[in-house]
Amino acid sequence: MSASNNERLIQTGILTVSDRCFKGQAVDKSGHNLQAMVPNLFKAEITATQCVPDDINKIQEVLLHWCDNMKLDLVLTTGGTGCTPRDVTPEATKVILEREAPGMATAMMIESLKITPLAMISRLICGIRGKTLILNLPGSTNGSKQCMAFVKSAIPHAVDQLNADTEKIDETHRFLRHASCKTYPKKKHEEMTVTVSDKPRQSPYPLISVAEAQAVVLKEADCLQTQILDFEEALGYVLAEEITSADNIPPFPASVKDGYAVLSSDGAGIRKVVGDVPAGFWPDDLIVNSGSCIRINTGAAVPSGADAVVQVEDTELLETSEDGQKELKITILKPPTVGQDIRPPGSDVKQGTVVLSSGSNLGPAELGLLATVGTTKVSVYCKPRIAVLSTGNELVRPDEFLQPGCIRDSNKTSLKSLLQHRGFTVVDAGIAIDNHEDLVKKFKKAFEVADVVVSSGGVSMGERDILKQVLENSFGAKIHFGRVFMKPGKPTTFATLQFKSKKKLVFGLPGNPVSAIVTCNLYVLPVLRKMMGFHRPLNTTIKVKLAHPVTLDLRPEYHCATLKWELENPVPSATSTGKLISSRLLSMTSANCLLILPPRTNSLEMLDKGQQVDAVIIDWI
Ligand SMILES: Nc1nc2c(c(=O)[nH]1)N[C@H]1C(S)=C(S)[C@@H](COP(=O)(O)OP(=O)(O)OC[C@H]3O[C@@H](n4cnc5c(N)ncnc54)[C@H](O)[C@@H]3O)O[C@H]1N2
Ligand code: MOO
Ligand SMILES: [Mg+2]
Repeated sequence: MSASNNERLIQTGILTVSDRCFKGQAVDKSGHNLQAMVPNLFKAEITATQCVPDDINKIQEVLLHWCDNMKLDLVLTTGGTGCTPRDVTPEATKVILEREAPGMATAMMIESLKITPLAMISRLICGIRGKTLILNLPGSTNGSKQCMAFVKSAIPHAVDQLNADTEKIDETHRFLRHASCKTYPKKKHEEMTVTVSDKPRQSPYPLISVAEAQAVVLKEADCLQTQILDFEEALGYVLAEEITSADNIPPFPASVKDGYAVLSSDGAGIRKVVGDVPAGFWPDDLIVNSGSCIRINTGAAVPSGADAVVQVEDTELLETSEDGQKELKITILKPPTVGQDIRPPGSDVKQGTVVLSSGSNLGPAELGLLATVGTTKVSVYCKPRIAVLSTGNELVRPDEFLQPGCIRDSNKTSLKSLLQHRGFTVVDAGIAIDNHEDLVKKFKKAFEVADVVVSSGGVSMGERDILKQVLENSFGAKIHFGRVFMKPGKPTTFATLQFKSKKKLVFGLPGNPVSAIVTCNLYVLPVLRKMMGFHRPLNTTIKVKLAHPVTLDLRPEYHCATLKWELENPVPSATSTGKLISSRLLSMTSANCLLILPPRTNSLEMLDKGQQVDAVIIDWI
């Protein structure tokens, strides 16, 4: 959030100073990153970008043009601020400045020093020329990104001041008096909503089995209403009506081969070629009589009189017209049989046949069938609207500066893409901090737009794990379960509630990234499939053979693995993607199945290589 409410876009120029980037020997990562990042930091528009070598005159030339002619509000330079003999960006900047703004350079220095002592050799200069604010930033992508994050909250206000916009300046002062700037630079703990002593020391939620949990979520998932879609937009939907064919397919006797339409009773021997029928042509003036034949293409209508087609390979050319363009006579080498290589009308689909039943999943073949029978509007079940929300004080967006104690939010990306990969449209409901007010605000917004809300984090035993309380107390939710006997995913939570008289389903998935993906596969996807009309919504489960021994956990484990088929063996072999650590996404990369491993007992501590287990398919194979 910026300190100003400035509606005007801050016209910004980004100047990369680097010999190597200028010569094309290196990619201008920092410049490109700033171009993408700055419009997200405050209301800015990138009006100019350029790359120049470490040359004092070249740098000054661009700075002067951007300040004096283009009258930009803000110029950011990246690169050339170190101590090598070629680093001259501060010198080039200093000469053209009318006034220095050392506070911003100092802020960047102080904060950078907390990250690395090497920051002290950077010689950043900040200042003003006319109405343009010029900031030198380091040349490294990380350095320029971090420095921008340190000063971003002051920039809109400085631009307001340069433009003497007194109304906005006053507004900013009021803002600064009443609010602390959340993002600068360390996060403060949010006020605790539950005192530690209030929190039960044992979870009140019974540990239920995965099968029970799946049964509960599916029981609560109702099939959605239907809608009419253009058939080409219906890929991946489930059909809510029966489709019959109004026509015979093919509608006429059609040739199966490229060859000649003949009378079978003529047997083998010489035929006069009296015409030809390409596909798409209606041969109403062509007749095949005894001793004659008509050249015909695959898919073309067989002319009357003919009762067989002889493929061209079973013929010889006897005579052509003088110019060689036309066939006049051929020899049929093998005697044809009645009906040979002719598809009678309705032989593929008979008029009135049901070609698709209600409940069919519309894939490429089904859409092709709709096209074949000319059904261009279809009734399908609606797909659920889904919102994905991350929760946690520690989370920053992947493109944000990583403040001390924070991590980047990966769950939203994983969960959104998992669902999108399966053909669902997903609304990004943002990141909620772990306090009652923000969770209520973000969930409300999510309920406005979605039937199903998938959140991650805040469901275990921490004093800030308050998701269940928020859902119960502020939305009157029923928590159906709050713990499942499985690894990963023990604190998986499922709730239903009424919001503006509509039923909403909430999946409170665990915050650990692997747990969130695994539980989304096992509980969320089946529910979404049931809501959109699938008769068999659970994930496909198959038998697989372990490629190596596996050690069992105390909880039934859904262990990530990759399947491989060997020619000689119909049962695929499963190779673990590594010891399952629920915080470590690397322990599930390239997994396409989850091995269902039984819990460890005294008599069974591990499974041997070659042993068969069930595996849930989680990705295309
Ligand atoms: N005393 C107990 N502590 C924990 C238990 C328990 O039974 N007793 N269960 C553990 C298990 S198992 C899991 S799984 C986690 C689940 O925790 P929460 O769902 O409450 O999630 P958080 O505490 O918010 O976060 C856990 C972990 O995941 C990281 N995280 C959270 N959100 C994201 C995100 N969007 N992207 C990336 N990483 C994320 C977070 O920083 C934490 O490291 O609880 C155990 N504790
Ligand atoms: O159940 Mo948690 O999901 O193991 O890490
Ligand atoms: Mg927690």
